[in-house]
Amino acid sequence: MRELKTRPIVRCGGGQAAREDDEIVLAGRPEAIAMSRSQAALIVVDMQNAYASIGGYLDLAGFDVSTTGPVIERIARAIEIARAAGIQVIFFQNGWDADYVEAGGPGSPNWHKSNALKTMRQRPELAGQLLAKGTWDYALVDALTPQPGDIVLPKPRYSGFFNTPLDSILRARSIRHLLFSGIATNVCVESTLRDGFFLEYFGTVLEDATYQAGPPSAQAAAIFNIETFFGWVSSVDAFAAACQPAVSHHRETV
Ligand SMILES: NC(=O)N/C=C\C(=O)O
Repeated sequence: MRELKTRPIVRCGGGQAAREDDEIVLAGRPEAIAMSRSQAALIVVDMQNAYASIGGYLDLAGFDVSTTGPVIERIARAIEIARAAGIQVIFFQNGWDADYVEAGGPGSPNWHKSNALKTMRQRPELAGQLLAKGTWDYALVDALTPQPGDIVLPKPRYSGFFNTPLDSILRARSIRHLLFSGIATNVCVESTLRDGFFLEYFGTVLEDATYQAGPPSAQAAAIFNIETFFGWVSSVDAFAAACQPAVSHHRETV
């Protein structure tokens, strides 16, 4: 990972945080970024067996998921940090109903482009097994189990903003900063961060808590796009360091 900067610091609106003890500053690229804990959410994108486990959809479709173990561990750490700091955790699960009505038929580009649907068409013995609600493939990996207070949202397309209540959930909580983790950096993470950008959310990806679908160049391209055009890039260590004073304060005050 390339070096993260501690200065200059970008602040939403340019001003100070509402309460100094609420503010965290994340080292990042192209700048460090400041946010209120109460205005931030950790988004965990699609950490399902489909995307992170051998035998899941990506693996069956020919994508390499053999090195997702350390990514899962870093996401688990980011989740712990967020919970301890009082930052909202939101899990996404990508997929459709058991009859694949939500996936769309041949009239939907999703039907033509989804590698899960294509894999099932090519291998009829897998029919009904990939990304369908209720299956092992759809389930979150065992190491990342939502806890009371976390929010779990299903989504039917790559972007977490499309046909989901994400925007209203965030606006109801005055959340303006989205910290991203999950798989795949170049598909659902980037799609959600981009849509968030258009809706005026500040998006930061925790680079080492993400993994690509495709070759390492896909990860590099997504990180380049985010750093250069759509948001900020940080790391789990930087998130831990930023939250350290906030975590101590949160523990003292709850
Ligand atoms: N979660 C994702 O980034 N998904 C990528 C591909 C797919 O769902 O087919």
